[in-house]
Amino acid sequence: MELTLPSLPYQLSALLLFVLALKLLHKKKATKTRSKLRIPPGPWTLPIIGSLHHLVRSRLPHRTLYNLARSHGPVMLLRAGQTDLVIITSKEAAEEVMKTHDAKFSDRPLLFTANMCNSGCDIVFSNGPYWRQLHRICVNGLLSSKKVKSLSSIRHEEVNHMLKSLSTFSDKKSPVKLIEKVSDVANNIVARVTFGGRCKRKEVFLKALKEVIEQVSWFSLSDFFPSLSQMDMKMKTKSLRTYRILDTLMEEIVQEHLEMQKQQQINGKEDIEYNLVYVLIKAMEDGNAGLPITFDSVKSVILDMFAGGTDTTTTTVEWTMAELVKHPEIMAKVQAEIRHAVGEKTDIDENDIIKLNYLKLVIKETLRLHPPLPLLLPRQCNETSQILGCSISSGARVIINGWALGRDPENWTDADKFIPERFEGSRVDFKGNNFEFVPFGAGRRSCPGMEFGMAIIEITLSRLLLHFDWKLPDSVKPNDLDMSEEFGAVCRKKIPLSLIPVLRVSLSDFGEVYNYT
Ligand code: HEM
Repeated sequence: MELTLPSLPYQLSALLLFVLALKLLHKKKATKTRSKLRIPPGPWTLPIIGSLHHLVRSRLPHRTLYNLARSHGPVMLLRAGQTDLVIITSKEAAEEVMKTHDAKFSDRPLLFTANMCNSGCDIVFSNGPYWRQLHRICVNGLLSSKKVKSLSSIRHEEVNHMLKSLSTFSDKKSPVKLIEKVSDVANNIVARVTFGGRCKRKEVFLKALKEVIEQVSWFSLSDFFPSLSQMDMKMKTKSLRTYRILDTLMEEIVQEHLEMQKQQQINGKEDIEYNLVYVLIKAMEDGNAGLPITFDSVKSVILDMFAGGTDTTTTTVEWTMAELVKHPEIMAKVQAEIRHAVGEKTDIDENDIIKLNYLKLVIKETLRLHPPLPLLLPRQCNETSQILGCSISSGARVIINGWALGRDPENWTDADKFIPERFEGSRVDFKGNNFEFVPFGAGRRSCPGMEFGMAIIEITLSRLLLHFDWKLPDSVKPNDLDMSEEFGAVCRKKIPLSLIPVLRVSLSDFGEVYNYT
């Protein structure tokens, strides 16, 4: 008997029916499994883009996400294109993510732009053993308590430099944009401790760095639609162009260090100046750090130190000063404390700072209301887990809304008010044990530069407040001071704080002002 095959249209319809049946079966199975697990609730979605439209127009995502979470709960799912974003907005949920299940949530997603800018081999975006190794090298080489203390003279010199420049504005009618002066302090300190301050084109370096940090610090279209990444050409070209400038400058810095090291060895000199690039070069050359440290890693880690250590500290100083001029009674109290602690001296050192309890409360309160990284840094779930009874699937990106935790009326009375006294006698601190207050994150991925950052913030603020009184320009009243935010690499003050410094305690001896080559 001859076997006849059905005609082509017939074959196609049979195939279609078969595929449909398979899909139905799969869907039924998936619904059955899903009904057992509680998928986190979330806002309504649109085909293809999911929940992205809720975020698209938002200039302040931490506030938008907080408002959405008020309707949907502390563990909220946003379907962002092809990516699941889970937003954490309560201290209980934050504790589960950063403590109970810390290991499952301590990977970082490799964001599209960061990946292009070589960041897979740095601390911020690497994972697993390579991350552990770089983290250890940086903590031992620069960020440990002992190391931070040993670098106090560098901080002192750089703050002197700023005070000297500010004193030329004293009592003049024209105000100073404080952020510009304070940025110099943070940039110079980080430049000196990471690569000895040597950078031939400092301005170009800082400009390119700022752009790259802005580009890698938030999601791009390709992060939500990985399959469209080839089409995200505009972003790609822009990021690559800026990154190449930065890479060339960093290449020069590292090569120069290698050259100087060679010269010093030839001349038999043992006292090689200490900085992080030498520490990293040594780890790279020794090759016994476990996984080999690459040349790209050395360059990317320098970037991490700038990205982590400059804008975060600068913006905290600016927000603190803004809150103080807005609250003259708190300003008077903190200045009285500092001037009393210093007594007859005309200077303050880091031993005096230990005694400045009220200043510490003021800084804590600023970090509660204005955490520089309101959404911390994104994490990625590496094993399906349960958070407050909701199932978070492996691969989901997790955002902890630290800003919302610091403003949650469940955790804080008069949550939006600046009241440093709330921390008086309280055990709540930012060291990662109190999940309602996590400006530095918590768990293994918490900020390794916390002590270094706090040392810069404390010395800068205490000396600004010791030596100067601060006046707002005539046209601005404390109550009218604009406190709007701008979300970028950090959440900074949208309108830079402009103040008139009035010299009160003379600036005796500035010592040497550091010269950049
Ligand atoms: C006011 C100052 C600072 C604040 C508020 C801050 C805040 C943060 C936050 C929220 C994170 C993410 C934590 C998480 O995901 O749980 C982080 C990570 C990080 N910070 Fe800081 N930071 C500050 C200063 C610094 C300084 C001075 C440095 C170094 C010079 C630094 C280097 C880093 C690095 C390398 C990471 C990535 C850690 C990792 O992924 O393992 N930070 N920081």
